[in-house]
Amino acid sequence: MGTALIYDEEMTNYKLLWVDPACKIEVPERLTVSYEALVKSGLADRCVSLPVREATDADILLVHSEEYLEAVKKTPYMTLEDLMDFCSQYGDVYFHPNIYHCAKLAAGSALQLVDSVMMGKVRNGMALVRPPGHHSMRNAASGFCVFNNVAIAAQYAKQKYAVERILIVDWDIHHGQGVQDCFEDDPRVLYFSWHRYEHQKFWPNLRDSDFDRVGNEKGAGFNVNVPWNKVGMKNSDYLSVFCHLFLPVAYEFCPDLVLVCAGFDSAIGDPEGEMCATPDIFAHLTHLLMNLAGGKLCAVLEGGYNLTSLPQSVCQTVQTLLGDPAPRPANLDGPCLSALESLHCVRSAHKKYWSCLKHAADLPTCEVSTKRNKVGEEEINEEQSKQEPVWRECPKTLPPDISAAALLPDDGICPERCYSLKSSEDLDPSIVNKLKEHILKDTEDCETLSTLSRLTVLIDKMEKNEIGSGLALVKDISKAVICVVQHAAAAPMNRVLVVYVGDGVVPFHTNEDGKTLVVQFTTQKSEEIQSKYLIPVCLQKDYSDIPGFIQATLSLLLPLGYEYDPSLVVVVQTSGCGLSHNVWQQLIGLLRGLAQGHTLVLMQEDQNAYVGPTASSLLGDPAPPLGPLEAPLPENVESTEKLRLRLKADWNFLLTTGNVK
Ligand SMILES: CC(O)(O)NCCCCN
Ligand SMILES: [Zn+2]
Repeated sequence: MGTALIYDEEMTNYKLLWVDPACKIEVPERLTVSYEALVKSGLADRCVSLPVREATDADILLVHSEEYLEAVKKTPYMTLEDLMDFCSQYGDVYFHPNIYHCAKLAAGSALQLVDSVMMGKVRNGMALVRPPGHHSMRNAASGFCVFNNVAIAAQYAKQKYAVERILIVDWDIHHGQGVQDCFEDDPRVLYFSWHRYEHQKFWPNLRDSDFDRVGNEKGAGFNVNVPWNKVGMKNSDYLSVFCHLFLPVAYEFCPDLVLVCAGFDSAIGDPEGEMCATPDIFAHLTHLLMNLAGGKLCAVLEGGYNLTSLPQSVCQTVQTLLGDPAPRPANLDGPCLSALESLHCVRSAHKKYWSCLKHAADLPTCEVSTKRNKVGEEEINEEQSKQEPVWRECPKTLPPDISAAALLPDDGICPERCYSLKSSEDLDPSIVNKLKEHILKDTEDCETLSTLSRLTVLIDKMEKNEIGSGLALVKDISKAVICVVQHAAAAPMNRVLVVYVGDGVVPFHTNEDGKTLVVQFTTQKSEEIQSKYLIPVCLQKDYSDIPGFIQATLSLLLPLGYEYDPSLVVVVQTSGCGLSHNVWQQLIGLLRGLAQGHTLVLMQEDQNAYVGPTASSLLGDPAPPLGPLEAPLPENVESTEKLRLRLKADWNFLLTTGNVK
């Protein structure tokens, strides 16, 4: 199934008609540069183009009051003075004779997305709209917003499709107080928002935007606010919040539909956000949400005012919605202290509502974050922050011709859409000799020799991005792992992340050069950690504790993977690991966000049943939802948490609080 794209130039036909410094950044060019970038990059053609439609009164009244709608209906006939007068009752928003029409199209576009995703016409989609929506309230326009596009879409989905649980992720740099107000006591809609806050000094300067606003009554726990109390937040800060807060809670909630308030003023260069996250981060944020709700994801444009980073961020988002692997994230160096303080506060405010946060550290003096910055924290000095930020545009990486290859025993059936890597006759004799010498030693086992040499061919093709990913059923998994790791780690710049699922001794030594990082999910109790590059995640009994496995994946394996930033991910499943297909697909799907999607899955020959599900995830198909997650087994929470506390000295991404000692 495809990716929908909704855009209509009619939504560019309104603009600011007078002088208002607060509103001058919201210009029609925001839409045209974004759409043109999608066309120029060829991404628009790969999407299913859907027409806009006007939201009806009934649609709008799902969120807004009659009197507000009636008032807005009068604006097309207002004189300039009347328009200015009309706006003066609201904050930082302007009206125009054509904005009511465009606001209906913007809300209607979001409904078009919901319809086409819920009816299975497309898998996911993006709507490029203006005016934006997430600030507008039941009775008021605000922050360039007239109708709350995403809130209307959520109410519409509940009413028309009886959707039980909806997740709204708001990565715009402003707090969508209109969304928060709409769903504050609604446990069916989980709202995540991060936003520039600076201890309430930043617009909309609301006390209700702080982390301790968790929702009311039945809705308590379903409103998650992450205030950024400093500018300059980077990719690492965003990813840390995803790994240690947004994803664990989202997986526990298990939404049937994901709506994204896709504002790109959280990207570098934006005059509003003043953050430093680069456009490619939106490929990762999108990717990390795509295995929720069976991939049903609707992204609706909110803010974004830098006409260079906005189109780049839009392209990164759409490219990922189309299933292309995310680019390798550049220089992730771990979250900053201010981000960790915010993360710590939010996790502790929500620990009583979400079992995945139960062990989160309390904040002894967790007053609201209006407290002043820690003494001695240097403020970004004036002239530095005045410099125009520059960033490297993410290199255009075309998706590989072959997105997944299968290396199976000759009688094996190659899954559809997979390229079958047959035993190629023309084996490189030098490689054959090396294999014989180093790995095969004595046995003249020519079948293994053939398998191993084909594995090296597969790795070389992945290295050249001719093949995206691969799966192999092998007789001798240890020999295969050794061969793959040695061959892949050989190139100087390469780093290999090996994710071992199942008991058994890892058949090679990780030395301290950091060329390989092994994370092993095992049921065997592990003694002390030998090395920072060999990490045993021990889960009690078999892998029946799905919540425990998922939380360890999200809050341990993923952060480690992002910090390590491998060039290849090898996932090894030793027989009898007993993971359900759905959990296995979630693991493969999430890991695909690393190494530009270069994932190689090695399984024992008898694991035929996993070939189909593995291939599906390697091809970028969303993994099936797991259902709401119960609490993880306490002993698994203990051991995972203990492991994280021990490892955080070596791995910054494992930090979740400000006390870094
Ligand atoms: C959609 C939005 O969140 O980008 N609007 C920002 C309004 C800022 C007013 N000072
Ligand atoms: Zn914004």
